[in-house]
Amino acid sequence: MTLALPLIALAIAAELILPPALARLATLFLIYVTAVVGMQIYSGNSGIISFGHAGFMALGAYASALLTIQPAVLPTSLPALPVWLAGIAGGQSLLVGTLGAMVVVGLVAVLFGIPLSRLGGSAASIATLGFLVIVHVTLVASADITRGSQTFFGVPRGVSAFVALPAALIAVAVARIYRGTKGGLALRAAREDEIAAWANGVNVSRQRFVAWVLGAIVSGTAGVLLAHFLGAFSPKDFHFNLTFLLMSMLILGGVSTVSGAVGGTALIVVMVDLLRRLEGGAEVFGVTLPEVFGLTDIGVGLVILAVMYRLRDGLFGLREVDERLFPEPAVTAAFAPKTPAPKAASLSVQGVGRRFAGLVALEDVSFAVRPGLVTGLIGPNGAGKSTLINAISGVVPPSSGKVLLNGTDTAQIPVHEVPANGLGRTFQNIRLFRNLTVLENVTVAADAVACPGEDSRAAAMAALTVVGMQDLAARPASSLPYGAQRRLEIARALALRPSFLLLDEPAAGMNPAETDALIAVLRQIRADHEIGLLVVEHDLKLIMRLCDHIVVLNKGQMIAEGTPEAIRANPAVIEAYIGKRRAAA
Ligand SMILES: Nc1ncnc2c1ncn2[C@@H]1O[C@H](COP(=O)(O)OP(=O)(O)OP(=O)(O)O)[C@@H](O)[C@H]1O
Repeated sequence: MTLALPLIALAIAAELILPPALARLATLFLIYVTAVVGMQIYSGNSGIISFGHAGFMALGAYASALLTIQPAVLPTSLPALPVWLAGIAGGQSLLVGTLGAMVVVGLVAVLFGIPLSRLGGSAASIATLGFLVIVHVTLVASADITRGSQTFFGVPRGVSAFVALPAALIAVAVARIYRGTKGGLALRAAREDEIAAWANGVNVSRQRFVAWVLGAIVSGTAGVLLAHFLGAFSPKDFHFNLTFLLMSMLILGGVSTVSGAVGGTALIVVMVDLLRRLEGGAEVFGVTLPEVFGLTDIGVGLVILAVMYRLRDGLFGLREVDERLFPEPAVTAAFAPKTPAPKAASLSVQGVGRRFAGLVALEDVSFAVRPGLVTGLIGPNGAGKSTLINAISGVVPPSSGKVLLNGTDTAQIPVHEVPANGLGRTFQNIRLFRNLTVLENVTVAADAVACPGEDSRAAAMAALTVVGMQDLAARPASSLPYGAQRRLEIARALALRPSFLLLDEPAAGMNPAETDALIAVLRQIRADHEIGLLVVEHDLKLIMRLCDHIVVLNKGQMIAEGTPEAIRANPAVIEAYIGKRRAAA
């Protein structure tokens, strides 16, 4: 609503008050809003900068233009139109043109999205650039259908502010709703940390695919509007210049939010209009300014540089305007009944080995983690502890042997399905979704295992309460002190309702008070939920205080397992691990 009102007011002003030139500018602004919001749906939520959305605009423009072109100009404009197209081309309404274009754009987005969604970061960005180039070359090469690089004319003009407004409003609503959905939140989590997202039950590829197709259809619709606004265009109108313009709008406002997309578009449209007037030389307050070639592009470039220098997340930052104006009411925790994990829960490591090129990081390691007990995993630096945790959670599949989690071989299922099979984990180097709130961090995990109709936020709040962080729910995760960040990772893993929880150095970097609090929390978790804990730690005092059973690794091999007392007295352990420490002391 916060974004809709200014758009509605502008459209009314354009239709009723503004002079024709400004009314056209307002209409163009509404078209650009639709295009940039389409781009934001993909780039903002996935964090992957897209060069491809102008390509979808081109496809939308040409598809609709072909369907709606005036029949009288069809024979002169496209004399060599293939027979299969001649039957449907020309004379259709704008609505039919738009729907047809959405189908075409949607199909192309699906086809290209299947390989693209497997890519992240700069690889995906480059792939979208490739997409733009492919679309451009195809349009130029398909002269029978598109008139090649020549101007496509005869497209009925009929896009005024009142026609562009509904599209812009729908685009903003779709983007805003998508951002808050389970899929939108999951994708924003993956934007922050892809590995942590997979490990918390997010199918990152699928979420990228959904955002790509949705954003493509929205941007494609903007292409339709632009075609019917201009009436005549060629492939170069949808190439690098338009891409640069759309990107500057999104980046200036802030790629993370829909507010940023709309605000950035407004600023660039105004700025470009002013600079264009000055470019050819002008008289300002009696001073005659010279003609400056390229002033518009240089001006836009400089403004983006200045904003990025001061505000990395753009003018509108990371939170939507309405989220700032109307903070959400506090969420009440909904605790799941204290049902102990089924006694049948089992986690067994069977002959696991892992090689990295020539290096043997793990060799033939076998042991079981028992439900309701705390198992410690210790060993000197480089012993293979983190590799083992990664192998158990499916992040790094074993080269030999297997890990059976409640009867399922974790290497045989996708990583994001491991949590739903009963396993949560934390990471040695904290992997939070830093720019999401504390509650959002945990909700991502709760969503992954929620039953239909269940309130994931309430379940997430319950997990936060277990680690004593319920009062920090609205804080960005990045603003938390170190110890709290570690506890947040535990809460996030707990929200997966695991039967086993793997904690990779949970006390690293904590002071003694924080460590004591952590031990209390872990004991509580074990007592309340009968979860089996596997804890990797260098802090041997913590291990001896907390664990019921200890497994010792050295140079990738398991050299001992037993009770804390037995481990303390084990000569092989003293030799390999404790002895070295004493010697050093
Ligand atoms: N992705 C990788 N590529 C190559 N070598 C790796 C990789 N991951 C781990 N290793 C190597 O495997 C061995 C075991 O590493 P790992 O991190 O599992 O040990 P660790 O017991 O967790 O050590 P620390 O206590 O220092 O964290 C080390 O020699 C490490 O260099």
